[in-house]
Amino acid sequence: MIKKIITLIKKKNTVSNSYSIHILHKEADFLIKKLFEELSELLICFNKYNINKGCFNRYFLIKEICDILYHLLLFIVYNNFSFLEIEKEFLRRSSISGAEEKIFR
Ligand SMILES: N=c1c2ncn([C@@H]3O[C@H](COP(=O)(O)OP(=O)(O)OP(=O)(O)O)[C@@H](O)[C@H]3O)c2ncn1[C@@H]1O[C@H](COP(=O)(O)O)[C@@H](O)[C@H]1O
Repeated sequence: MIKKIITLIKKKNTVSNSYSIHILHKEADFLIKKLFEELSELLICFNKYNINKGCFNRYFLIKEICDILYHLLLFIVYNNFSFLEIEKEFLRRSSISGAEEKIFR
């Protein structure tokens, strides 16, 4: 699905009524600021629907998570990375534990 959304975003052009195009035409650092904004929304949502407060609503959180992932995908497209490059890095990491990988950073 992630690969599919990247392809969908890449196919969009200026004539389409596209939110992705609208965002991709902003300043270079706009997407990073947008990601901070989306992360803050997740934090607010998490605090509001915190399981300990007894009103945990998984769906609200899922929607916030999707907003973050979507804007991260826009960042990937904006910077001309391919899905394959990201996948390759994850594949490399999958062969070693995170703790082990941390030593080599
Ligand atoms: N998955 C998404 C997706 N998730 C979130 N969003 C957009 O991101 C917005 C969420 O951001 P905010 O919470 O900041 O909402 P906002 O305050 O209205 O946004 P701003 O005006 O502040 O930028 C939503 O209102 C959607 O417009 C998405 N827009 C598009 N996609 C995917 O991208 C494809 C292409 O979409 P378009 O580029 O719009 O054609 C779609 O078919 C979907 O698959």
